[in-house]
Amino acid sequence: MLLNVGTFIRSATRFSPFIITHSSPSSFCFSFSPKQTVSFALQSSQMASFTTLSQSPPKLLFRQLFEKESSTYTYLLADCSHPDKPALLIDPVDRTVDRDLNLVKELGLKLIYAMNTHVHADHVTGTGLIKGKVPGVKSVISKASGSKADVFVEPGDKISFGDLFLEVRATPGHTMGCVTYVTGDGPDQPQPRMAFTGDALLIRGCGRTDFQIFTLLKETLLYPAHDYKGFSVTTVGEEMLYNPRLTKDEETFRNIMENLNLAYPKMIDVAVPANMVCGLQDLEPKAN
Ligand SMILES: N[C@@H](CCC(=O)N[C@@H](CSS)C(=O)NCC(=O)O)C(=O)O
Repeated sequence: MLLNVGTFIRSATRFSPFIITHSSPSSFCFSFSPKQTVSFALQSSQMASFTTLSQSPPKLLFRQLFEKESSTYTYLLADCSHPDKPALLIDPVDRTVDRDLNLVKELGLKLIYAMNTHVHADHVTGTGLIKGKVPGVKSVISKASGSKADVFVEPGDKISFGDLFLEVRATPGHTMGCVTYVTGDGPDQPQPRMAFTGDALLIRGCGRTDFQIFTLLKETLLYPAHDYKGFSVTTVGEEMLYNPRLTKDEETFRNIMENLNLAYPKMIDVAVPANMVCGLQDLEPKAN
């Protein structure tokens, strides 16, 4: 499928090495120090948690959420050891905004960012709706996307939530403005690192990516924006071995990508214009 939209690159041509990384799907509040003993506990919210027996408190709360119509993953991350429990959502979908915001409320989190990895073609982003429902939330997208948002990020930028942060890495190929958000590198940050790849890298597939992702450590955990086969998470090492596209030489890769013959995404004509304004058109008053 060649997406005939200005923001979409028509074929994969970049083979520069790239980057990424992290944890288990649908997991909870946990610390990442490798020497800590981990046990399970039930908190008052009835949320199963990882708690550690060491001095360090749990840090990251992580949830992987699914929207079945577009097979999209939305990710919720929060610093649950910070008094405010600041949180962010990556790639929210308009249809599941109420579900996601209810979860945020139930977990006692304070949502501060609603972020997109890129201008999606298969669903309308939830960021505009979220901004209308939760005052103070800022929408985030890459400057290179050309889309509207409150915060425009560029490669190398850091997005902080409490004592945790995400790094922004350029991963163009599916669209010009695709970025991957990678959890921080440091002693108090999750280990292994977690990378939210959008459509750049899918599990055993890709959305026309460059290859920077493979410069990340092999144990890096990769979380895509979509999965169509029931997978939830992978690693750099796993994809280096088993990805049927990314294990090929450049010529073979080009040939595969140019002959995918994917169908025209059902929602592209609605989704792209909406997502170029971060879904905000939903909030504008309708003419009588
Ligand atoms: N049928 C779906 C779109 C499926 C699709 O084309 N997915 C994209 C990512 S979302 S634009 C893609 O690049 N897939 C690569 C692959 O190998 O599947 C719809 O109509 O929405």
